[in-house]
Amino acid sequence: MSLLALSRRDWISTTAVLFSLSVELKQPRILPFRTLHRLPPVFRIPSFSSSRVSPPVLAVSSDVLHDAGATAAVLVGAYSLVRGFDNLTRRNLIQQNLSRKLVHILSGLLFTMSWPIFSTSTEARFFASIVPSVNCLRLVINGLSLTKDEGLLKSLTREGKPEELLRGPLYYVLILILSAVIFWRESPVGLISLGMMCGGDGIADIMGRKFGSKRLPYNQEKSWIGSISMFIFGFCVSIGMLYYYSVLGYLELDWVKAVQNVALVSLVATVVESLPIAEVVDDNISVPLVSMAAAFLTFCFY
Ligand SMILES: C/C(=C\COP(=O)(O)O)CCC[C@H](C)CCC[C@H](C)CCCC(C)C
Ligand SMILES: Nc1ccn([C@@H]2O[C@H](COP(=O)(O)OP(=O)(O)O)[C@@H](O)[C@H]2O)c(=O)n1
Repeated sequence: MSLLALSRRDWISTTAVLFSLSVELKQPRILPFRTLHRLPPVFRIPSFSSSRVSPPVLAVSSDVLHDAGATAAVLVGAYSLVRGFDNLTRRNLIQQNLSRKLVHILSGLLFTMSWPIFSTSTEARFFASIVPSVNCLRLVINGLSLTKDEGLLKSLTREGKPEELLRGPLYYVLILILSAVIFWRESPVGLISLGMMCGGDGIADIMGRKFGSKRLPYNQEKSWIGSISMFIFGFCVSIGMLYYYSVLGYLELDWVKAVQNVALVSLVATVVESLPIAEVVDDNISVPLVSMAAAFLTFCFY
């Protein structure tokens, strides 16, 4: 399939990601919540304290080694996750649709939770973004049918068509790259937007398909159960992610305000996901981008 064959929706979705990357990179870094750059000693690797060797050179090499090892470990985790669900689907232990949604929920959240294993260097986020970038390349190569990975098609597509990889899954990993590079561990914005895209949007599909008999009045493709599940699960996952990063010492939040802000972001993201705009923009773009905007406005200005 040639890139020219991509639909208007695909070009809109891809343009939205590139635009948001350009906008975010120009943003002044406003950090109204306290971000604590200290890292618990458990994550530090032994520093070289030899007087014979200049520490700055060794400090760089120890961070680079640390991040390279962390990148390799997370890459293995990503490959194992997709392979594992492929095996479950092949053995008919799990339906293909459910498999894809569980990969949708787990891969992004586990990726986000892996960020603390990277070093405290400024380059750590770029090392971490190698993982979704490698998966992005894998999706493009298979989506364009340059190679054929049956396991990837089985665990990541609805109908096993290669071009499906160039939509939802590709936008998904692009958002992972954007969140890791722009927001990283220092901001609740990326953590919440991934909580809504991975947790909220993922559970909406599972619950909506299974129990969604009562459809939304303005969108017959979506249901009340799906949207309510998205709001609740997206909220809980986002709060859980903020708690995880505050326990590890990366964030210090006013929890009363944080809960209010996350509830508002979850509501906004749920409403956007429920709109009949699937033909215009993929919800793996609309949900995280609107969550980023809402989280940025609530956490940075109120
Ligand atoms: C199926 C996926 C998205 C499709 O969404 P939708 O169209 O159903 O709304 C998820 C795609 C997953 C991706 C190919 C793998 C990403 C791996 C991740 C970057 C790293 C995970 C590491 C962790 C330690 C398991
Ligand atoms: N708010 C929602 C979201 C999805 N769903 C159900 O999940 C199915 C897939 O939702 P979707 O098109 O948003 O799936 P993805 O684009 O997230 O893969 C829908 O056709 C509905 O059956 C729902 O009932 N309510």
